[in-house]
Amino acid sequence: MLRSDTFNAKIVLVTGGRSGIGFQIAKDFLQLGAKVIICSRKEEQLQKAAEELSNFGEVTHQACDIRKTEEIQQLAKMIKEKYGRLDILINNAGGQFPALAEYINDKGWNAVINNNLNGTFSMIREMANTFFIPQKSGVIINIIVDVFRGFPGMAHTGAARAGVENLTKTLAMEWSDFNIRINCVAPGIIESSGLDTYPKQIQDMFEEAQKAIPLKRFGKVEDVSNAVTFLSSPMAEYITGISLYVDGAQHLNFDKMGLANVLKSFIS
Ligand SMILES: CCC/C=C/C(=O)SCCNC(=O)CCNC(=O)[C@H](O)C(C)(C)COP(=O)([O-])OP(=O)([O-])OC[C@H]1O[C@@H](n2cnc3c(N)ncnc32)[C@H](O)[C@@H]1OP(=O)([O-])[O-]
Ligand SMILES: NC(=O)C1=CN([C@@H]2O[C@H](COP(=O)(O)OP(=O)(O)OC[C@H]3O[C@@H](n4cnc5c(N)ncnc54)[C@H](OP(=O)(O)O)[C@@H]3O)[C@@H](O)[C@H]2O)C=CC1
Repeated sequence: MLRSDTFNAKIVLVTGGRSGIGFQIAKDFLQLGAKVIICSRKEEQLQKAAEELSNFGEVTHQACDIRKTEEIQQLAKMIKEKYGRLDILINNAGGQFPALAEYINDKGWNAVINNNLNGTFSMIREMANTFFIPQKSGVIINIIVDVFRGFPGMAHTGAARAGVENLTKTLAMEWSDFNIRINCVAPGIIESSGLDTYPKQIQDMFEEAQKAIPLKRFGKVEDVSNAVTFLSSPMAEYITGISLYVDGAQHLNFDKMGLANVLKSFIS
C-alpha cells in the first residue's frame, strides 16, 4: 500500500534478516526503494539470503552476533564506510527456548536475556551514537513478543521483551531532542521459520490454540512486515514510544497457560 519510492535513498539495517520475519522485512524495504543491510550469526545462511534478496535491490550483509559489542561496532564501521549514514534500524534478531521457570538455569536465562535485551540495547546504543544522534534523525523498530499477559513457558523472553518495551518508552522521551522515533512491534504467533524450532507437541498446541485467537488464524510474516514498514515511514512521523500488537487480538483473548501446560505434561 505504501508508494514504491517510500524509502528511496534510505539505508536500513535489519538484524536477523536472513530468515523468517526479518527476511520479509528486508525484502519489503528493498521493494520500497531502500538499500538494506542484513546481519546475523550464521555467515553461510546470511550470504545465501543476501543473494536471494539482491533480486529486489541493493543488499549488503555482514555476520554479527548482537551479543558481542565489538561485532556491532565493526558493523557500524562498515555501514559508515559504505553508506556514510543509517536511517532505520530494525531490531528483529532474537529468540529463546521453551522452559518452565523453575528449570531455567543461569546459563539459559543469561543466554536469552543477552540475546533479546542486552543485545538489542547494545545495537541501539551503537547505532544511535554512530548515526542517529549526530544525524539528528533516525527510526528504530524493536520486534518483541506479545507479552501483554506475561509469558508462561518462556519467562526469560517475557522479561527480556518487557524490558525492551519499557526501554522503547524511555528512549522515545530521551531521544526526542534528536528527532529519533522508536517503537515496538509485538507479533503474536507468526507462521515462520522460527516456529519450526519448537517441538512437535508445542506446534500442535499452537494449532489447537489458534481457535482462541479472535481473528482465528496465525499471523503471516507479511503482517509483521507491514506494521514495520508503516511505523518506519513518514505516515507514522507522529508515532513514537508505542507497541503495535500484530496478533489478531490474541493479547486480549488467549490462554496464556497453554505453552506452560504442554511443558508440564512433558515432565509428569
Ligand atoms: C508463541 C510464540 C512466540 C515466539 C516465537 C518466536 O520467537 S519464534 C523465533 C524462535 N527462534 C529462535 O528462538 C532462534 C534463536 N534461538 C536461539 O538461538 C537459542 O534458543 C538461544 C536464545 C538460547 C541462544 O542460544 P545460544 O546461542 O547461547 O546457544 P546455546 O545452545 O549454547 O544455549 C545457551 C544455554 O541456553 C540453555 N538452553 C538453550 N536451549 C535450551 C533448551 N531447548 N532447553 C533448555 N535449555 C536450553 C542452556 O542452558 C544452554 O547452555 P548449555 O546447557 O547447552 O551449556
Ligand atoms: N515466529 C513467531 O511466532 C514470533 C517471532 N517473534 C520474534 O520475531 C523475531 C524473528 O523471528 P522468526 O523470524 O520467527 O524466527 P527465526 O528464528 O527465523 O529468526 C531469528 C533470527 O535472528 C537471528 N539471530 C538470533 N540470535 C542472534 C544473535 N545473537 N545475533 C544476531 N542474529 C541473531 C537468527 O539468525 P542466526 O541464527 O544466523 O543468528 C535469525 O535470522 C525474533 O525476535 C522472534 O523471537 C516474536 C513473536 C512471534
